[in-house]
Amino acid sequence: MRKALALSGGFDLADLFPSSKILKTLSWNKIKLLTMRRKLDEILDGIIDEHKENLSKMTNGSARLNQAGDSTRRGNGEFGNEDLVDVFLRVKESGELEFPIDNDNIKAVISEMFSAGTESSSSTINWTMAELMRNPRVMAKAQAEVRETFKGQKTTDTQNLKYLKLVIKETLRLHSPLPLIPRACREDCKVNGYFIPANAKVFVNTWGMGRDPKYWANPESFEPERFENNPTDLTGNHFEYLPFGAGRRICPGLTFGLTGVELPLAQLLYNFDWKLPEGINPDNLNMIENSGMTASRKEDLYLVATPYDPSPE
Ligand code: HEM
Repeated sequence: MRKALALSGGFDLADLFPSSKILKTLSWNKIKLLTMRRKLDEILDGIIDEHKENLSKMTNGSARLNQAGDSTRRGNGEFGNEDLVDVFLRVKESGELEFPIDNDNIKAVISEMFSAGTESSSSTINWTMAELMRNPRVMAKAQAEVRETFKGQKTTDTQNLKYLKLVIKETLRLHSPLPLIPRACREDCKVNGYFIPANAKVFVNTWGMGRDPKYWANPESFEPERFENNPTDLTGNHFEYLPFGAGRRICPGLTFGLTGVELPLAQLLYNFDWKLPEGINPDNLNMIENSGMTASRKEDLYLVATPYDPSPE
């Protein structure tokens, strides 16, 4: 998936001259993408086959159609219930949809969930940890909040971690995982005097917008407090800040994605104290992004973790 993401966001001469058939035929990127797709197809076919096989083994294959409340294992889900692929297979077999689906549709959804949902969340966690290491004041404040909120409780509720939420918002301003959001124009239009023909591919530069001094004071500095008492939210209503996109194609995994970032971060901050490895200062920590569709860290982040013992407090 990582290789596929790097390739799909890469530069290709054929994209600059879309009418040239020769460039399209010679495109090295296309060959690499097709090879990657074949590999991905094999993995996805494997996932579907495995599900089908498991389902047919489960109590004569019909139990999964039972209503909720049935105590027998009904699917491949963690608690014996159906998972996403089971649901798709059931819907496909029952033919209950107005537009029937086939294995290709199922594979497209699984691959979309993986490609859109994994790197974006892990990259946000990585960048947040890197920013916290460069900003000890923010780290101390976020850590104090998490430790105070979770003190003595076996909770995973991140609802009250108000400061951590601001920290994540600030990370997404500077390190939006999808730095260029693609769109295509449905009709000819003019923007700021530029003529944009129908079907032209345009990119919304969320990376640039997040650092534009026209909209942000001290844009390069990491200040979660800027989002305090500030109406700018994550749902695409403020066009200077679009980490989850906007409009009808806005990220459908927004709530899930945020939880998937908040909870691991809260646990990392609660359970460990963090240091940079010997010889690395906050000022020379490499903050360069990868090229490709997602702006994850170019270099892996290495940190020294010391387990935190809450008992003496
Ligand atoms: C921090 C986490 C995440 C960030 C920052 C993020 C960001 C984005 C962005 C910027 C887009 C493009 C939106 C647009 O075109 O307007 C997008 C699309 C999408 N995201 Fe996320 N995402 C995250 C997590 C997730 C998760 C966890 C899932 C699902 C498990 C997910 C599923 C999707 C899907 C399916 C699309 C494509 C929607 C479409 O094309 O209509 N995302 N995401």
